[in-house]
Amino acid sequence: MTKPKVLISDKMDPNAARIFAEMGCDVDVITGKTPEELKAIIGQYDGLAIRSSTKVTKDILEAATNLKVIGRAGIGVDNVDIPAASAQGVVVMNTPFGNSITTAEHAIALMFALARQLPEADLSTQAGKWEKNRFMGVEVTGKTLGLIGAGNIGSIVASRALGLRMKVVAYDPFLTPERAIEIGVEKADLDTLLAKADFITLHTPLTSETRNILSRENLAKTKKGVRIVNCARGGLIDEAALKDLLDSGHVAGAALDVFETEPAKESPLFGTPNFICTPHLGASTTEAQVNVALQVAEQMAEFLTTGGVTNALNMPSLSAEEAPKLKPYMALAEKLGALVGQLVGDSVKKIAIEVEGAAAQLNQKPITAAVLAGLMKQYSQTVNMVNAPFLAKERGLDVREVRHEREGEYRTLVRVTVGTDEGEKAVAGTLFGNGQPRLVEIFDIAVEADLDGDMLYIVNTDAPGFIGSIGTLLGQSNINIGTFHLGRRQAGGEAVLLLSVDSPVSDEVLAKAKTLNGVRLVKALKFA
Ligand SMILES: NC(=O)c1ccc[n+]([C@@H]2O[C@H](COP(=O)([O-])OP(=O)(O)OC[C@H]3O[C@@H](n4cnc5c(N)ncnc54)[C@H](O)[C@@H]3O)[C@@H](O)[C@H]2O)c1
Ligand SMILES: O=C(O)[C@H](O)COP(=O)(O)O
Repeated sequence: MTKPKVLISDKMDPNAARIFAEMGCDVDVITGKTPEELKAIIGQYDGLAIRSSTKVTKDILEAATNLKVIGRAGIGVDNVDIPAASAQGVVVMNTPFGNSITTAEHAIALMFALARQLPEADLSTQAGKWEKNRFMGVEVTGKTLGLIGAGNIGSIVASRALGLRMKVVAYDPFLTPERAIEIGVEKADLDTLLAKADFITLHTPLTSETRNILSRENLAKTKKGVRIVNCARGGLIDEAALKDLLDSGHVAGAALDVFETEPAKESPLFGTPNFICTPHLGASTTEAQVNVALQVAEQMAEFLTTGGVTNALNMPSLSAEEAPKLKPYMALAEKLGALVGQLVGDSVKKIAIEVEGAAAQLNQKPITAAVLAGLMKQYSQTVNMVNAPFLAKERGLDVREVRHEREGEYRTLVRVTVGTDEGEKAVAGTLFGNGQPRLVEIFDIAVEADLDGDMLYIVNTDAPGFIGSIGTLLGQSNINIGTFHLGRRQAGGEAVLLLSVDSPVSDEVLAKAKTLNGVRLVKALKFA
């Protein structure tokens, strides 16, 4: 088997390359490429490991014809076009905790740097000025810290601030009152926080809701003398308004690790008194970089070699333990999806995926995604388990998942029911022996068959001689029958014949089959 190929395109701790190699991937480390240069090489790779420098745009993704996974060694994924990646079936994963402590510590460091004007004092002292009277700081003890965003990093900042004997108020619409008590903060609305805080630190992602959260208007609502730290994302603060308020003295200090445009080689804020900045160093400690490098490489290599999914932003998680158990179910589910897709075409309006018995003990999301992928493969070349749920949603397909813990006739069963203009139709399958997928029911008729390769599906009226006549037709057409599966509603009623054949059945032979006595429907099927 050829090894998956991974590109590390941003500066990353060498442990990442080591782990990729140890876990069976070929890895190239090529950093500093322009978008055009990246586009030229990305087509060779199954995995792309990045930090924040590489911008994975729609344009890059279009050239990434083999790409299966993008791994962000860090938290923020605003440099990845996730909708485009999802539409293309590429998993996007990050390492949500590996650099949180480090970033929280950077926020605290910047808060102290502001409180005691450390950078200016350092510059002046090293310039031989000894300006002891110029620098007068403030204590943080007893002061109020206003946290905007109280997720992973925000709550670590809160714990450190509480240790420094600060009071902490937090604005985060998703912070529950219980969690606020647990992390020792007072939950507040934004205006209250702005009015109360002596220091403000920001810890939200950049979204349409958080963009410009410290707008000119909101900055004006802050307490005079406030000091502001942003270690989250550029774009959260109106930089021009911040400059004006620093100049007027309303804001006593501001520290930015992140800028609206990065790299920030110039800014009106540069040179402003009481303004300090760092070049997006929030995550830059040895510890954090080792953490995120190890984690991203493990997650990506696991996905590429076993199918295990951890910390994906566009796909349900699937542990390395679950992956091998789910693999045969996903194969079964994809075949059932492909069967209904081929039999009912694109008239499917809704679909129910039921799992029964042993299948009900498993994570159902990947089974559902596999059914949808099988179904939609009939009309999309690029569909896979990652993008199938998105495409289904886009098409307005109503997807329902049902779980029956009890065992029915089979120890384990997956049933797929589609709602079409002609009513509901269901197919079901089980796993036999060593996890072999097996069809057991087709449109209410019990038929056992392996769904593999080229097949022929025939609905006819049960009558003597039919099997002979179809056998003769295929024989005369030089088509060898591999397996033969029969089912019927009742003797003399509707019957189903599923044949596996060693070569595709031409339209001409299909047309002839349709003319055989008692035939109601003939369809050629193909399975992976
Ligand atoms: N400077 C750096 O180097 C660096 C390093 C790591 C992370 N970050 C950034 O820090 C930010 C926070 O990371 P995290 O790990 O704590 O993320 P997180 O997802 O754990 O927390 C984000 C919090 O923001 C809250 N939030 C969302 N919308 C909000 C809104 N409109 N108003 C107020 N709160 C809102 C969420 O409820 C959540 O609690 C991210 O943007 C991340 O990219 C920067
Ligand atoms: O979101 C993050 O993890 C940080 O912004 C870190 O970015 P970096 O990996 O480019 O330092």
